[in-house]
Amino acid sequence: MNAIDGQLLVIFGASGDLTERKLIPSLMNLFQGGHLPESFAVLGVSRSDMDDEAFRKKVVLDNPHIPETVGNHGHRKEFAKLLHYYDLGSYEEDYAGLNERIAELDNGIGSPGNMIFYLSVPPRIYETIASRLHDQGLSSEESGTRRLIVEKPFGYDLESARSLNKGLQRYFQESQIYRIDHYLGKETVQNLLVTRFSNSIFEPLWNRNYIRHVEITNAESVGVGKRGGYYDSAGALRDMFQNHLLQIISLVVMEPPIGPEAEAIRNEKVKALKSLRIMRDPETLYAHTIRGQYLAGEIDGEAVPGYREEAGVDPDSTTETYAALKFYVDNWRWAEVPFYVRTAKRMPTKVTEVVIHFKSPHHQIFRDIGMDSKDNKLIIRIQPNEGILIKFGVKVPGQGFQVERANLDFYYSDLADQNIMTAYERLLLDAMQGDATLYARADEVEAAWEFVDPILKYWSEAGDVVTYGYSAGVWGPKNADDLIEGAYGWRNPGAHLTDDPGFCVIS
Ligand SMILES: NC(=O)C1=CN([C@@H]2O[C@H](COP(=O)(O)OP(=O)(O)OC[C@H]3O[C@@H](n4cnc5c(N)ncnc54)[C@H](OP(=O)(O)O)[C@@H]3O)[C@@H](O)[C@H]2O)C=CC1
Ligand SMILES: O=C1O[C@H](COP(=O)(O)O)[C@@H](O)[C@H](O)[C@H]1O
Repeated sequence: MNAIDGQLLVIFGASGDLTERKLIPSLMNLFQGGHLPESFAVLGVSRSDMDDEAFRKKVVLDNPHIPETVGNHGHRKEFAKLLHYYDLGSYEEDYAGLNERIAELDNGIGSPGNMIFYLSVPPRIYETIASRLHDQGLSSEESGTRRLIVEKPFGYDLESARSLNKGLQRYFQESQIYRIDHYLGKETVQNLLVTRFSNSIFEPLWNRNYIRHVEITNAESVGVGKRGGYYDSAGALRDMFQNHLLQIISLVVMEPPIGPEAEAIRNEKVKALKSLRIMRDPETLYAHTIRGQYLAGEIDGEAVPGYREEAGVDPDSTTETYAALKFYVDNWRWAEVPFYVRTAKRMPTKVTEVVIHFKSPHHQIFRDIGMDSKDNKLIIRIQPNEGILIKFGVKVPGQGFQVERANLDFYYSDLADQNIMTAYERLLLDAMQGDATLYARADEVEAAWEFVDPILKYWSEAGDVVTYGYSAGVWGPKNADDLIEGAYGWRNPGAHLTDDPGFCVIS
């Protein structure tokens, strides 16, 4: 890895959950691994009344999200010294005072000038902060690099995403804007590119001639936790599908880029997103989209509350915590191959995987003796137990031709160097290096919203896609089983939903 130039990282929303749970622990890990630049400082900014010491205590020394195993006390104290805090009266005020503090810190670090502004605040103040930074000359790259990292959600719908893009681009160049999607920082998501484009055995089969359907599952066993207020106005489609899942889908669908550069990859991803068949007619929207909401239930033997009982959630809410879609990709490679994608909270377990289901052999030579071939599957496990599994048929030893399914597998944990960086570590490091490959470009985000927008509109306006209740701890509403036609069904990762006693219509 190239040495990274000195950096000042300014985090807006420093008193918040994301800073404490993800950003600072990731920086601590990078520090521990010797990955941070030699000249480095963090300035936390928010409206909470804290000084440097209180901030260091909150996010490093007393932070329960930094595992005991990371750094001894001395190490933590050393890292904490890199952190500073600025108490902003309001995000709307002019930033002259903040600018002075930034200049002071920037001069104090070895190679001054390079700054990253991380917006870890509610989205409605992204543009205000960008404009105030611009007013202070802090978006100008005359004396160093200036990058703006923007958290999700990026917009609430297509219109607001477009308007946010325009708003930010008024103050920062597109090349300075880094829209974070932490799934892109996951090693296994990036591995989709390598699996497809650095092997000659997969790509020739990666098309409609050999693939029957593609199935993607993103399941979480957690509920909405402390984010009920945000989630209730978002729902699963906005929270997970519009960003993380469409990013995964674009990597599965895309054509080979001409090289590994950010723009080459992003160009292909945009083309892929634009080739998704947008669902517009009510019949398709009705038949190909399913919404669910978790009810009280049990996960790992523990009773958990229903969604409507969570803090910050409207007790009559019909917001979906489960979404399943069927759709097509209108291009040469994927014509008429169905894609089935589901995402949900309060499932029996946490798992994200892509399953490529191959077609049966054209001619079944063992059928006459009552033995169908087993269909091949390629399973890309994004988390947990990251790895790749190929399912193929083998002959059962003995007389005749009995076929059994066998596995060829690879787990990341088998690699000698298992130290996989977390998504936020990887993304923070990339931003410091000016590598935007794993960040979403403006047109990518808009293309994703173009696909999602008509579904959200139909759900909110037509009223005939009801929200089904499913008990926490089952695999979603049972009618989702019928989305995948024929005998296939969802790849069954465990106990199934057919017997869910809670299944009901919520709205
Ligand atoms: N937490 C998470 O797991 C994830 C968060 N995100 C995104 O990251 C960003 C930060 O999230 P998170 O840390 O959870 O949010 P928090 O609600 O914890 O708030 C973050 C910061 O924003 C400031 N803030 C909160 N409410 C307001 C308000 N009404 N007006 C102005 N400032 C406010 C607070 O600072 P103060 O009031 O002290 O100024 C706080 O430091 C959001 O955009 C969120 O969508 C994305 C993915 C996951
Ligand atoms: O962005 C989000 O992602 C998390 C899931 O992330 P993972 O890395 O644990 O898979 C999700 O819980 C949250 O609702 C969503 O906002």
